[in-house]
Amino acid sequence: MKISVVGTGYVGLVTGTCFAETGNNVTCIDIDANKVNKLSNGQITIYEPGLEKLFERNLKEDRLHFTTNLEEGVKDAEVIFLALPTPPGEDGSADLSYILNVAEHLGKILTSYKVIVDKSTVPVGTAEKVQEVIGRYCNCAFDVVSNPEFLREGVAVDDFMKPDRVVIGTRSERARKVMGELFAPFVRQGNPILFMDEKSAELTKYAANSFLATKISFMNEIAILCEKLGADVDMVRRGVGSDDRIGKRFLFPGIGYGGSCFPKDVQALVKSSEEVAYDFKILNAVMDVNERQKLFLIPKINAWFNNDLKGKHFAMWGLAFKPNTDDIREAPALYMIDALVAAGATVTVFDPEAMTNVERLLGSKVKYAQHQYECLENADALIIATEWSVFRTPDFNKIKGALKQPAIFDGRNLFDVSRMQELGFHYESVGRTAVQ
Ligand SMILES: NC(=O)c1ccc[n+]([C@@H]2O[C@H](COP(=O)([O-])OP(=O)(O)OC[C@H]3O[C@@H](n4cnc5c(N)ncnc54)[C@H](O)[C@@H]3O)[C@@H](O)[C@H]2O)c1
Ligand SMILES: O=c1ccn([C@@H]2O[C@H](COP(=O)(O)OP(=O)(O)O[C@H]3O[C@H](CO)[C@@H](O)[C@H](O)[C@H]3O)[C@@H](O)[C@H]2O)c(=O)[nH]1
Repeated sequence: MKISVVGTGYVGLVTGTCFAETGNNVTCIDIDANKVNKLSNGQITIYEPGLEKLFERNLKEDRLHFTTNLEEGVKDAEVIFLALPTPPGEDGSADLSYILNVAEHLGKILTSYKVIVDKSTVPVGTAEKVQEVIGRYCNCAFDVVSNPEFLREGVAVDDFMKPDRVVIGTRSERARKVMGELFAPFVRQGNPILFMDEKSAELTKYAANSFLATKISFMNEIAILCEKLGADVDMVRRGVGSDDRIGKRFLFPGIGYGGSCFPKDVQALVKSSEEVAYDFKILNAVMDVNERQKLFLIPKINAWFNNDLKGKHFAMWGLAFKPNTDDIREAPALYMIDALVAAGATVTVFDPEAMTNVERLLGSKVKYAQHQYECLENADALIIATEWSVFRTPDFNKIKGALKQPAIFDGRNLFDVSRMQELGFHYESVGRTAVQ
């Protein structure tokens, strides 16, 4: 099939590459000429495990193309995916301007039947709006379908190639047939394609993200209670997660959820609820808990340094909002850096993949280390913000030797508490007993 993907970011590039990998001819369109240039020349623009190999193969086999020209890019396509940003607007609701501007442009240039697919995360009623905007300018037949994306960064290729389910919102038989055919290679193992109406598909995406965020905030509150009552959140997590009805995943406490999705999508669902005069109480609490959780380690650090961080120097391991990505959008590490610097401390940071993005954002606000151990030099303590595998089994002697005093504040519960005690560290984590 001939496919176009408008917006070549994390979702668009993965979507385009994976559709090319299943034999389709794909054109990706982006307004960022620099990005399109790099991609056309074989240079991948995001760090996503497994993507580069597929990208290179499909580029070489001429199934993957890049352009900045929308008209040229969609001319021959049967299906046009919109993988455009839907950032929070000023009031927290999803900003649909990227989607609606492209819809208007499409309306002016379409000359034959196309299936236009909202892959971006968009509020209920957006497919209807896109339909209306395109229809205002276009005389030919077209269908607008909602096909929310559930991939996670860091495992995006696997998630796209083997999705738990594919959700397709359309009431058009013609579009349903096209979409069913396109997604058939991805559901061979019996994972379902769930056809539904557009609004239900749109709400499914927000409900899924909000539920997962709720699980995390819930466990973060249990972690606080564990510390107050002397229980161990690792044990409680295992005990709770072994119940099939609850499940083991997304129960890891830490320094809050970040990224480009959970924070904005929970907020957008609360806003959508307000628009229909509904106060979504649980989600308001989920957001409050997460706001607090991002700075969970700060009071502990303050207490350890007698409430005086002026002149103190910290090493920070991990900046990306989660491991295996270079994405730093809404990363809890950034909130911690702000708090430490505001209290008069200095910070040297290290992340295996996110350094370029952080340097672009923070400039000289922090110092940058080339290596995880170099980062520790002259630091009063080590703070861990992201659970990259390389941080899981470090050389503790090296850490001890480099830090001014052996203190670790771990926002992702990487190490065994009793082992840290044996090694003589002051070690504080989330929902477990601190050791001196
Ligand atoms: N990142 C994820 O893990 C993820 C997963 C599922 C769903 N989503 C949703 O998918 C959507 C896209 O997210 P993303 O993370 O890929 O965003 P992104 O910012 O990485 O990519 C968006 C791309 O769109 C381009 N763009 C902006 N305006 C354009 C225009 N007029 N024409 C062509 N290109 C244009 C930008 O240059 C950018 O490359 C959002 O709605 C997001 O909520 C994201
Ligand atoms: O038990 C857990 C699991 C995750 N997190 C945090 O939650 C955030 C989000 O993690 P994750 O969901 O793995 O990453 P995303 O790439 O943001 O993916 C989410 O957001 C995407 C965009 O909508 C959806 O497509 C995915 O299904 C959904 O998992 C990160 O900060 C994690 O550190 C925890 O604190 N505890």
